Amino acid sequence: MRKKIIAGNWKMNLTLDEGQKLTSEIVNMYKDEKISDVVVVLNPPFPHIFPVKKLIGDTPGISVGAQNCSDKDSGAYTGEVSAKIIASFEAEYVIIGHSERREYFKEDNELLSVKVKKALESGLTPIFCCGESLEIREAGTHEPNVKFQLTDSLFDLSAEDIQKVVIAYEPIWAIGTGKTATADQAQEMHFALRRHLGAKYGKDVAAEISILYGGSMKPDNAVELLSKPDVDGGLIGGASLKSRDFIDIVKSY
Ligand SMILES: O=C(CO)COP(=O)(O)O
Repeated sequence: MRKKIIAGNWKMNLTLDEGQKLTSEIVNMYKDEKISDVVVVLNPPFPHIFPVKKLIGDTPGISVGAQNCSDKDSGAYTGEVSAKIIASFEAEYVIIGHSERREYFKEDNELLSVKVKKALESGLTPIFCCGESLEIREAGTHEPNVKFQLTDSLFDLSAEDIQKVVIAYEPIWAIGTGKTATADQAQEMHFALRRHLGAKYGKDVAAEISILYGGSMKPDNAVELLSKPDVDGGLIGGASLKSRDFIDIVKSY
């Protein structure tokens, strides 16, 4: 059974105090409101990983992750953080290939393929992001475009390894814009991606892979998006910085 996952991507936000406050609130609400069967992942900036993990403690169902990792193992790469270092802080997830990294840091499919492998080698679960620009959506070529992102970065993984990857479909035009994909648009793409995975790895393998939706997911649209059969959770930006909103999304399942 694939997991239901709600992951928060804090991006480059929050000081230490703010991050600790947010984490404590989320952990307390998660416990007090007796949430189960949804995995919650907090993906703060790197320096927060250790304090966030400490605050989560052994709370079942909540994990910490990073927003990026290096494609290198170790050595003279100033400013980089390896998957192995991230895992040593008891983080369990790492976001790879967010559109902001593809755009601002020129990360391409080939580099992302290496990062996914480094994450898996270190025992981290990659949350692999894919998605199309507005231009591509309007040209009607979004489906082949996003499928190719999977083919090019993931399809040299074994059937065993691909099942350890979480996919996040994040249409770029919906990120931070307040303009979300409709639930039907999300379902259509998630279904297409699962079928694409199935064509390569078989239906049973594809059925085990969680595919999250990301892009202006908020408490008021989460119920509809998360009700779709191929939408297995969300990758939340802005709304993950407000504990009440974030937990309300988690409770939308
Ligand atoms: O980029 C996102 C998550 O990775 C989505 O961001 P928003 O939820 O702010 O649109």
